[in-house]
Amino acid sequence: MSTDKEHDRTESTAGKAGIGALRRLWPFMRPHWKLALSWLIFLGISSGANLVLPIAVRKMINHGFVGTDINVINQIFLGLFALSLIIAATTAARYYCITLLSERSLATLRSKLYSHLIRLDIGFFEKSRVGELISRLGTDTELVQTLVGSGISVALRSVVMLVGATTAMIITSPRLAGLSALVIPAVMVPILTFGRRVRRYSRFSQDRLADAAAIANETLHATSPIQAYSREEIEENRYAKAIALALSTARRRIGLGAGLTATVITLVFGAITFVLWIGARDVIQGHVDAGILGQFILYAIFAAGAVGTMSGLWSQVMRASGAMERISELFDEVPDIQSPSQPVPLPGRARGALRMEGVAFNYPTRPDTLALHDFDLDVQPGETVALVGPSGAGKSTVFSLLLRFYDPQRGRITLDGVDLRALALPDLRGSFALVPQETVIFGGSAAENIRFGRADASDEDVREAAIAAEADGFLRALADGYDTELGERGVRLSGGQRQRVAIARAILRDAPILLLDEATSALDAQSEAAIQQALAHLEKGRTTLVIAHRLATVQRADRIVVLDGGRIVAQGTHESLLREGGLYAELARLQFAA
Ligand SMILES: Nc1ncnc2c1ncn2[C@@H]1O[C@H](COP(=O)(O)OP(=O)(O)OP(=O)(O)O)[C@@H](O)[C@H]1O
Repeated sequence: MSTDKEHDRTESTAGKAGIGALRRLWPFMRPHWKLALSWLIFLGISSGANLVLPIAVRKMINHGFVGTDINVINQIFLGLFALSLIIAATTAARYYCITLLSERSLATLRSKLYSHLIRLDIGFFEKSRVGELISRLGTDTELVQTLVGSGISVALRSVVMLVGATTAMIITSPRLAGLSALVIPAVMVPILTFGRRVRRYSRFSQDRLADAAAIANETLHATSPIQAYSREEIEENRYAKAIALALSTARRRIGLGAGLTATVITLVFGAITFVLWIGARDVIQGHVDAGILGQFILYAIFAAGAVGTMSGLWSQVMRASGAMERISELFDEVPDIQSPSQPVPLPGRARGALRMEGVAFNYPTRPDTLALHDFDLDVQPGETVALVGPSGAGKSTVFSLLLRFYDPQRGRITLDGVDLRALALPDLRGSFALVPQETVIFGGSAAENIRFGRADASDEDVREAAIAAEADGFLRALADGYDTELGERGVRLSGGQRQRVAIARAILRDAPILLLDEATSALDAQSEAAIQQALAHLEKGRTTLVIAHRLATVQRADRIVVLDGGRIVAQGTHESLLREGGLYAELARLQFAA
């Protein structure tokens, strides 16, 4: 039931663009216009050659079998053979051009779509499901590729054949051609009306497939909690339900397509039979000669074949149009966070003065809850400031705002006195080195994973950073040392080891401002002590913001800022805050007593 309801909703909201959605393909094909032109030329030649065939047949009927001249027969068959060679060569060339055109333009489309997606702001990814995006990048572009590679090619060939064969029919016998023309509207009406519905169904089933892909993506990335909680069957059913929904829509689409094809074939061939019946009577009555009728029959079959092919293709065109619509939606997504068109340049390396003035901020997905309010923070160049407070107090949010993953709704944030919104994003983010709460390890070697911090770092730099981050020991102990493959298909690092890779990245980055979000939370006491030393060294001459739950790790900060419920409730040194006896003293009492 829900299928129908959802489907109706999709019918009303989606698919307004119609076949026009395919216009958005043009920019990706335009760079390959030479291939398109060659394809058109080959298409013209091969279709022309095909249209000459019926003339040869007429000659055969009129001269070959009625007359007796063996030379004429030889000539006709030699000509026929030459014609088939031309058809073979141009068909092959045409196929080559169009297939390459489709591969090239879709490669362009995929890369452009990916570059667009990777630049969209964090807010976009919070409201989208990654599995669904991957599905659009994969299956939707594949549908479009099939359309360009075979659909458009076959369609245009059919159009050329239809026009050519129709013209030839008119020249061969205007009377029979006139009779045939009467049936054309009868054929076009069902094609157009069926086609529109096919596209809607197609878009809907692609949407459901993307849902299924999103479920698979989420769950296959989380197999251990799923198995630990014995949720296999539940997840299995959830996935099967999504697939079944896609399948049921696909079935309707296929049914429609099949019905359309049967209707068109019946109409077209019925019409041809009728016209030929009249033609045959003309021959018997001596109005037309047999060769002409033979030639006309072939043209009529060509034309009918072309119409039949086009009706079959129409549903493919509609499916691709639905897919292109989904792709275009992604292209239309404009990031909220962008570099300004005329950014204020930073004079060389940032000094690292940070200031948040009257900042109020809520996450886009939680418009009713302020994550930060009345927030004023002033950090001097080179100062080390610790942010402490209970879970959910807004500490990580401060980092997200400094990195301009989001813009605050009120107030402003400056770096060296310049509003973050006036800076080019690479300049702004290039001034920070972040050690996040959770370290992502990418597929690639250990060295490449550290080089994530600075793409052009030498092997020596990578090694030094790893030593400073206490990572050198365990990395060298891996099977291939720094060349060992990490990530999903490689060695899995422990939480503490991942954290040290993240610290090595930050060290390598050598940025004027350090953001450490629970950077040592997963380390044992011994490694932490060693890294604290390295970090203390690293913090010299840099502005540093540290988030830590373990108060022991923040005592060396120049200043401790206490957050609660998105506000600053106190600030000072460890000693002064203890003396004040507020939230901090309470936290300290609990921790140090333990
Ligand atoms: N991406 C997000 N979308 C919506 N709400 C969020 C998001 N990230 C955090 N929040 C909410 O904002 C508030 C502040 O979260 P934040 O992560 O800044 O807290 P925190 O002090 O860093 O906590 P913790 O110490 O547990 O990491 C919380 O109520 C949290 O639920």
